[in-house]
Amino acid sequence: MAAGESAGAEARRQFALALAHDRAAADARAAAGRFEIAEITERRTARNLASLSGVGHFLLADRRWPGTKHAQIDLVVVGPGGVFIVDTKAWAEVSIDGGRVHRGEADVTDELLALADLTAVTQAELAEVGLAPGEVRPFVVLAGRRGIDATVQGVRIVGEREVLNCITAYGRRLTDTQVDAVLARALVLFPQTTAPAPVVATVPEPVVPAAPVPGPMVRVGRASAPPEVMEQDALLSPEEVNDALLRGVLVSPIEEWMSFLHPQQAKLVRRTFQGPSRIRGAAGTGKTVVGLHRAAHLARTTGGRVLVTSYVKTLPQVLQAMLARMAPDVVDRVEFVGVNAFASRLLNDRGVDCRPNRKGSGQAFAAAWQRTGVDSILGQGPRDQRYWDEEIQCVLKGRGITRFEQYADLNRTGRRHRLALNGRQAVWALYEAYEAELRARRIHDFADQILLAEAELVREPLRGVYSAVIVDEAQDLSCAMIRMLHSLVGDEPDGFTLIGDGQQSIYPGGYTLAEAGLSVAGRGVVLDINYRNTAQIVSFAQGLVTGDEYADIDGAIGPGDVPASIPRRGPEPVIERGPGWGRINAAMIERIRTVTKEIGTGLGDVAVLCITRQSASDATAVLRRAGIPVVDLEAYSGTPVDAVKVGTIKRAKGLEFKQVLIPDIRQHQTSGQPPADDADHERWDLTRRELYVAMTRARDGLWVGIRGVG
Ligand SMILES: Nc1ncnc2c1ncn2[C@@H]1O[C@H](COP(=O)(O)OP(=O)(O)OP(=O)(O)O)[C@@H](O)[C@H]1O
Repeated sequence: MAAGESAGAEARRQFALALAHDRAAADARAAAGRFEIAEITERRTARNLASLSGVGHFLLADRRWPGTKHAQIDLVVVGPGGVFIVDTKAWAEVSIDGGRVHRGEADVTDELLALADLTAVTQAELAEVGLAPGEVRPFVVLAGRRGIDATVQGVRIVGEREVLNCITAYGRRLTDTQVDAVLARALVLFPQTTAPAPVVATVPEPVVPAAPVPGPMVRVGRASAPPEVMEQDALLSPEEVNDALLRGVLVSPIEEWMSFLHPQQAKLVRRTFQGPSRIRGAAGTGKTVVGLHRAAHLARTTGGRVLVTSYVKTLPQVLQAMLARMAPDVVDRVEFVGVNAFASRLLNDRGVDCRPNRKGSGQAFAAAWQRTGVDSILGQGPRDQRYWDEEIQCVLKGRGITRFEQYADLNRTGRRHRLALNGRQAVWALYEAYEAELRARRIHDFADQILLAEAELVREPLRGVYSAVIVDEAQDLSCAMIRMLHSLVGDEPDGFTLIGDGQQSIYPGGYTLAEAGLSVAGRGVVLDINYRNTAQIVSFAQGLVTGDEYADIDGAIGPGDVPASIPRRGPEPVIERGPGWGRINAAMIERIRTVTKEIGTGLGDVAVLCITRQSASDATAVLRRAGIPVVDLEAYSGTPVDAVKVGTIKRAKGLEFKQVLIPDIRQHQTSGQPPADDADHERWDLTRRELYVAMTRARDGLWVGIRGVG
């Protein structure tokens, strides 16, 4: 080695080491700068939100990000408004457009994903104590910014001035006890931060350059220059803080189930099913509540549209009104529509001619019956023409059967009367005649509407429009309806959820899931706590249907589900017996006057539910004559009205009222002895299930009028 060579190598080594230390120092300065900015911005957010502690919120600052050693989450707010995970960002030149966030030219949307993931983890953890997933909300606060309020990737991005108002606007959604339960869990989930990550002062031994290092040493500037994002003064004045808090107090409270559930329900809301699923349970066990929360959850997590549908056309409107109060952030992405209205809209959109005409199709059937049925073995038997009309509507058209071979050995689920081959041939002749009458009159019936929509969806599928379909009261739909709805999402994970209770099926005929081409094997859940009724009402209603069996959509025949627990207690239901209407009507009026004197029960909390339309219009007339305001249940859309609701039991499906009166029961419908004829037996079963539905609509009190006893 030549003289001076080793000194030169050592000099280059020392330069390289110095450079490495410089880089480490620059990194540390940059980090310090970021912490400095964060300290300022986080302090400002905390100052803006500090007043929340005066209205029952707890502010957990600088907590550890679950699952990490050193990462921190700026602020977790737990209080009556729910849980808010707040991250403050000192982002300059932010623009939010088309669901993306940009800082200058750079797309930083993905930086929100970590916060969205943390929200999912928090939702899962807090579901263990019953908190509904929608009550955990991620917020990014843009330091020094104002006038911003947008939601991206499920994360709400707001300006510093907006954050307090946004949080107080949620009002009071949790009770003090619920806040305590959530807080206890949150303190464990978000522990205190430990010591910050140590500064690494060691630099690796550099590989010494063979030649001298050219140029001067790299200089690194201070990273903590005052951020330009702080140019606006975004702190709130004391008056603005007061206004925000006051607005929060004035938000009307929501019902408890909208934010807090049983842990079993809360977990079910978030559960992922790898295919179609089914939620079952006796009346009042919170199936619809879970369905609504699930609709909101899926709308949030998939970012797509969710369809909530049911057979009863007014029920979706009522559910929509509930969701609007429970989860206003997603209500525009959850579509509520009756199943026939859905089909009608689809056919209209596609320009398919379909004119369902109830009266016209009734006349078409009557003509076909005269021509083909009345003199056949159908007309000679004890069953009336209505039974055969139902056979065509529910058994044949409900399935979309078009060839006799399909019908010849069909298992007619839900129909008690056995039909031999010659009977089926006679039905088929009647069916052909009926279809010919419809075509000749150029009209359709409502089953055609579904079958046409189903065919249209086969021709041109509507895949990708909905990320999930939730069917409430699924037992009421026909096989073709289920197939049509299933085709919208197929077997996608969490795509198709059926909710229902076979005990409440009140239409003739039925279907099995296997026939509809879908399976929920391993994806069925049963709910078993009755939240709606008092134990006295449940026991009265169950007494009626004890021993009755029904055919379930899973193919089994058996008794109904029974709730494992019924926490609420109340007075015994009242029975008024009379030989005719006079005494029952007088007692009905008296009952309404008595219950509406109770504190907290207004006319709008009372429903008179009847088996037939005729009884409903008679009851309406009786109440009006007595000066009691009445509203037709057909017109009820979930908006409160100060009038007694009167309608058929069919229209009351899925709904509930504090007080229910059922004035048109006949003695034989409540007796334990079914009629000998199997078709009469089937109708008797249906009526009893209908009465069971009506009775289980009552939250606090039930009154029944039974005619036929002297
Ligand atoms: N976790 C809960 N806490 C308090 N109330 C609840 C809870 N879950 C449901 N409820 C209430 O119980 C009642 C019945 O709920 P829901 O309508 O969802 O039952 P369901 O099983 O769909 O009934 P049905 O089959 O009879 O229509 C509603 O008043 C609902 O608000």
